Amino acid sequence: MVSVGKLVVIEGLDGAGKRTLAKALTDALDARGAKVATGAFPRYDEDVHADLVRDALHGRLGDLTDSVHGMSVLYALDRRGAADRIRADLARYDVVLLDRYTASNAAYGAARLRQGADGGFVEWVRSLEVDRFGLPIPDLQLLLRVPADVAAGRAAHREAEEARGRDLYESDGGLQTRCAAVYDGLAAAGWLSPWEVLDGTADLRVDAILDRWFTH
Ligand SMILES: Cc1cn([C@H]2C[C@H](O)[C@@H](COP(=O)(O)OP(=O)(O)O)O2)c(=O)[nH]c1=O
Repeated sequence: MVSVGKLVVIEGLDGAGKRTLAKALTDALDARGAKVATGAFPRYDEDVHADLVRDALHGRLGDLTDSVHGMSVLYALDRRGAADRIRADLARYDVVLLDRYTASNAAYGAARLRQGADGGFVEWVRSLEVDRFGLPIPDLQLLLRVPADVAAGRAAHREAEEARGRDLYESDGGLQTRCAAVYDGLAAAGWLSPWEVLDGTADLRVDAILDRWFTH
């Protein structure tokens, strides 16, 4: 059994394997009798702000893409629109498992601004999403850590499989490398809540994670 209503977030670079980890965790929790609700951000096709993000990421909104704060507000509004549902799910399910959350905004935005995890942007994201928008704070954040070049290779493979275009962030290898560094800093600082760092290049040991975090 697991503790009721835990908000668990998976973070990492594009191509880190977050979806695979989410599936493995869901299956393993299910096998232990836990009720799991899953979700992912951005919520394309479900939310007008997320759709605007997609347009911006593919260069269709002029210079909005250039504004790190503007993009971050859109991502944050997408989460704000989902907050009631997350709260309702937390009351009904043992675990709510999300693929990307507030830390994505902190990591990608800081990386774009060439700041670190101790910079002003990360604090601005916290004040926007937690203080102003009142978003639920994760109980646990899982950082799926892979070198930026490995993540880029996997993301390119996925792109080819899904025949979808590469977005502007994914095309910027330097950004992914800086983003990885910010993620490391957020995890080391325990930003917002405890973090567990997982090696995304090794076999995923989901049972070990469950034993550590999900038993009474
Ligand atoms: C959720 C979120 C994502 N991002 C960035 C990270 C990704 O590079 C990009 C798209 O998210 P991603 O999870 O890669 O979506 P897709 O299914 O299109 O691959 O958005 C933020 O900058 N802030 C956020 O809050």
